[in-house]
Amino acid sequence: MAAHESASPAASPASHDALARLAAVIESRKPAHGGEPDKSYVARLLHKGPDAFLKKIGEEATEVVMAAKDADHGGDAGKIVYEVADLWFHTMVALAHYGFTPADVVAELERREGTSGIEEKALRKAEHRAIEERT
Ligand SMILES: N=c1c2ncn([C@@H]3O[C@H](COP(=O)(O)OP(=O)(O)OP(=O)(O)O)[C@@H](O)[C@H]3O)c2ncn1[C@@H]1O[C@H](COP(=O)(O)O)[C@@H](O)[C@H]1O
Repeated sequence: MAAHESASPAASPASHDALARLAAVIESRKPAHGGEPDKSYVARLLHKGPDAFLKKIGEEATEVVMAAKDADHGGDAGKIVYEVADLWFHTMVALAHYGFTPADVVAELERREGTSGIEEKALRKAEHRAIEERT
């Protein structure tokens, strides 16, 4: 059985703690904190630098899309969760490199809470129009 086919329980309400714990582990793998590239995958990615983990983000995002398309055609929908976990993990490595944590992303999502995407886009277009009219 592939890892993504294992029957895992739904995440608990406190599962965001897992993101905080993972962020702390990723932080501890930074070269400045003694991360060892020969022993740790995260340390290896951070040691290689942005090109390495940004490439992985691109690959994992594509794998999410492929898993979803497979599910649309009768494939195992559970694979989507497995691939999104890979994507989140690699984006967390990137966040750490650039000095951010999952809490920063959650804060941004909270800032957007209650603002419709359609409304936000209309506001943005109106702002662009106002700037263009002034220049
Ligand atoms: N969550 C993860 C995690 N998710 C995915 N991966 C690794 O990310 C890689 C994903 O790449 P692919 O699926 O493309 O597999 P691959 O073909 O082997 O990858 P590449 O050869 O392209 O690197 C695999 O090596 C996975 O093992 C992860 N590695 C680590 N973590 C977490 O990070 C912690 C620290 O890990 P280390 O730094 O390795 O100790 C671990 O305890 C985990 O909690």
